Amino acid sequence: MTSTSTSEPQPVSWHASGEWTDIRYETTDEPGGSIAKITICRPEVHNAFRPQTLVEISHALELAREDETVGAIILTGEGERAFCSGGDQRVRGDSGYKLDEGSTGRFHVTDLHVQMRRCPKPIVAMVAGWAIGGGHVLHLVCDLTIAADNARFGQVGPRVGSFDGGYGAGLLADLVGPKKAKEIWFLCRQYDAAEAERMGLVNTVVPLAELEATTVQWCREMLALSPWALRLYKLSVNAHEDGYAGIQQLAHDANLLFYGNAEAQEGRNAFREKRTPDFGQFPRRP
Ligand SMILES: CC(C)(COP(=O)(O)OP(=O)(O)OC[C@H]1O[C@@H](n2cnc3c(N)ncnc32)[C@H](O)[C@@H]1OP(=O)(O)O)[C@@H](O)C(=O)NCCC(=O)NCCSC(=O)c1cc(O)c2ccccc2c1O
Repeated sequence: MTSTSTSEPQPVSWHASGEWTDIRYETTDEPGGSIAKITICRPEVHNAFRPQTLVEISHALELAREDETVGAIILTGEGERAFCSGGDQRVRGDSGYKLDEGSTGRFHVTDLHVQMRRCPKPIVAMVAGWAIGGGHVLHLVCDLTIAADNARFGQVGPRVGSFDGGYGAGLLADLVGPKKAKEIWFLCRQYDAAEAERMGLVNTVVPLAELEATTVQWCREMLALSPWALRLYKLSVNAHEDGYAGIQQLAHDANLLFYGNAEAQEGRNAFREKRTPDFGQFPRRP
């Protein structure tokens, strides 16, 4: 177990909002910014996700992104037995997971992974119990993972007729190395929290009773830091990993910053005032 924080964890009070069937969306209200928590509430299936669950997580993530008070987002599962056990096998059709009986199957999780990568705020997986299959990939896509000592990680795809060759392959190989990643996928073993920490799969492991306090403490430490610096760092890492899509997001954030600059504003103002822009007043920085 590792920790760099010396201060005692402060109690947290959550405020739930929204109408949901599969998740809960909560925020804290504290000085210095708030934390959003998205909880998958399907403990009867170890928090397996069906399409409705993913639609709701996506909506909640958008709320957290748009809320300018929110500085960090926690993704977790209800109860102590599971973070998430992946796709709900009961609604797995012959061409993906089905929103309802009559619908055509598809993979709603594809778009959610991209949305999580694009979210400019840190997302922290808070894992107790099982993080299996698509649930394991969900924690991989989060920026940080705090695990309880009862957490168990693994991929089951090849055992149940599936695989994730997207982030579930690439990010895993980057984290633990290609040989270990192939072992995880080829053998479908389960790994306890200590082994996951040794592999670099999680950031820290804490006693189950301290899971939420530690996760909140990590979020509070990020809330005290520069939001722009955190944002641009996340996008910089993604720019390397996500190719053109990652570069585009980082570049557009550079544009966002440039819009706040007098040089960019001179161009806009000159157009509005129907005059020639005077860019000569700005230094050509070495
Ligand atoms: C997670 C387990 C290892 C836990 O085992 P344990 O023995 O502790 O618990 P039970 O097996 O008794 O489970 C309790 C209860 O929950 C039900 N349940 C568990 N997981 C699921 C699930 N994923 N879907 C539906 N139901 C589930 C279980 O049936 C029990 O219910 P009862 O009514 O019988 O009491 C173990 O449960 C396990 O291995 N679960 C299956 C994990 C699994 O198959 N996950 C799906 C993998 S595929 C996937 O997630 C996936 C999703 C995508 O959207 C993709 C998209 C694109 C590419 C790939 C994708 C992908 O691979």
